[in-house]
Amino acid sequence: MGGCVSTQAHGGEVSEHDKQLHRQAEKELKIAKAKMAAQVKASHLSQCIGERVVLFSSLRIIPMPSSPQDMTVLLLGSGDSGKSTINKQMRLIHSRPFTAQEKESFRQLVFDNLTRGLKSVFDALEHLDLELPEAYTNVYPEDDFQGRAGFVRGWAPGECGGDAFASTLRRRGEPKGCGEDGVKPDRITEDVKLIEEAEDARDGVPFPLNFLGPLQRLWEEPSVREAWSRGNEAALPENLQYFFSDLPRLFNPDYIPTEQDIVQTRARTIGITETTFHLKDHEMLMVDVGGQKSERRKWIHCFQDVTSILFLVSLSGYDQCLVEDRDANQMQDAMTIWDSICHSQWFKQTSIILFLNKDDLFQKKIKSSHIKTFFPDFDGELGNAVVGREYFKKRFSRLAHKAGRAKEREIYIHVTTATDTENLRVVMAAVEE
Ligand SMILES: Nc1nc2c(ncn2[C@@H]2O[C@H](COP(=O)(O)OP(=O)(O)OP(=O)(O)O)[C@@H](O)[C@H]2O)c(=O)[nH]1
Ligand SMILES: [Mg+2]
Repeated sequence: MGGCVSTQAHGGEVSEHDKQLHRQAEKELKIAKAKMAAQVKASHLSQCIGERVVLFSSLRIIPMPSSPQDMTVLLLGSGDSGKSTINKQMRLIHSRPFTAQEKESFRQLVFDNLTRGLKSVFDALEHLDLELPEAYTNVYPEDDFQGRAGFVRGWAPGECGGDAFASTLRRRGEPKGCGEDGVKPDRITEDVKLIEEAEDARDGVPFPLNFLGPLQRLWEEPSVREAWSRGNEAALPENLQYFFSDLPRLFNPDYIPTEQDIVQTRARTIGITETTFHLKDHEMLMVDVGGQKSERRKWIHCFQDVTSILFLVSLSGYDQCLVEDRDANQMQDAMTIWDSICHSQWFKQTSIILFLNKDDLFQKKIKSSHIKTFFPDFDGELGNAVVGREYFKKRFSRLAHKAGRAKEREIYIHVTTATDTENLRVVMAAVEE
């Protein structure tokens, strides 16, 4: 397995070294805040997909809630844990649909997630001791004429949304120089180059059709499949399966992202995003921050006047490394931040809610990836999601308890799948009370 095994002591808590690092980080944050307070300037605000994004050239102070019923909810957690997804779901749950312009931004993001996502698989190959072959491996069996024909032409007719759509694709014509069985296997180099040099999708312009075949073929290439199956070792984007399994729909010239497509898109948060929600009898300001290591030093600027913290942890991160650090384990990283937040003086009076998120992915991977490999003190059997969840619940509760939190008030823990709007509707109703 890769290098993301937990470094914790058997059955122990967060290591003393990690604690020290976090104490140091908190100290640095305090100094940074004091420095910035001395040079308060006007905040630089910008509009970004309907939300207020606060850039970090100046100190940002969250306004005090204007009424005692108003609340400020701060989303915290490692990168990729699902914070921004909660924010998107809140829009859907509270009937603030995405505008046409926002949908267009998300449409372009889908193209970005496809091309950059596949590129991140290429980039991970070496680390995984894999390589792309010089020629395509034709994965279509001899008697699958449709599949083989599609492979030759650079698209798979049976998978392209039916005859009507296939005719659009046919206009591209057939590639020259096919091999004996009609296949042009050495096209792999051209295809990889196309993906690696892909430009951003343009406003209102359908995804270029010449990308459909290469994306489809490369995704099916056995070394890419293998890399994907070992994605935990290289922190590959978890939404690739969702988008790659539905490529023809996305390449339809009339494609507009569905709500599910929107919640599945991935863009790491940089800076801070604030969104106000008008709930039944009060307003909620939701503050979303970037969770990757380079973003964390900005967190301190949102620590004032927070009513509640929603702390997101990816349950499926127990066997994964961080995007920004292949030697770190995602779950261990989450525990370290959690420990630090529970200890923090800023949040003595703040209620903390823990979301053990990505339960859908956790349930799938738990069948083949043993928690014990990464957390040696886990004594449940392979494949038991219930026991696995309980184990992590206990680990996080214990850390909160040790920080003296549990005595002052309860820590609420919810198991969530943030991409599931109905699941979130129920959980958020409980949180908002
Ligand atoms: N399958 C599944 N995917 C999820 C879930 N929650 C979030 N995701 C996906 O995980 C990816 C990362 O989610 P984000 O909400 O962007 O993560 P984040 O915590 O905001 O990350 P940073 O902005 O880097 O801190 C997105 O592609 C989401 O669609 C979940 O419960 N299940
Ligand atoms: Mg985010």
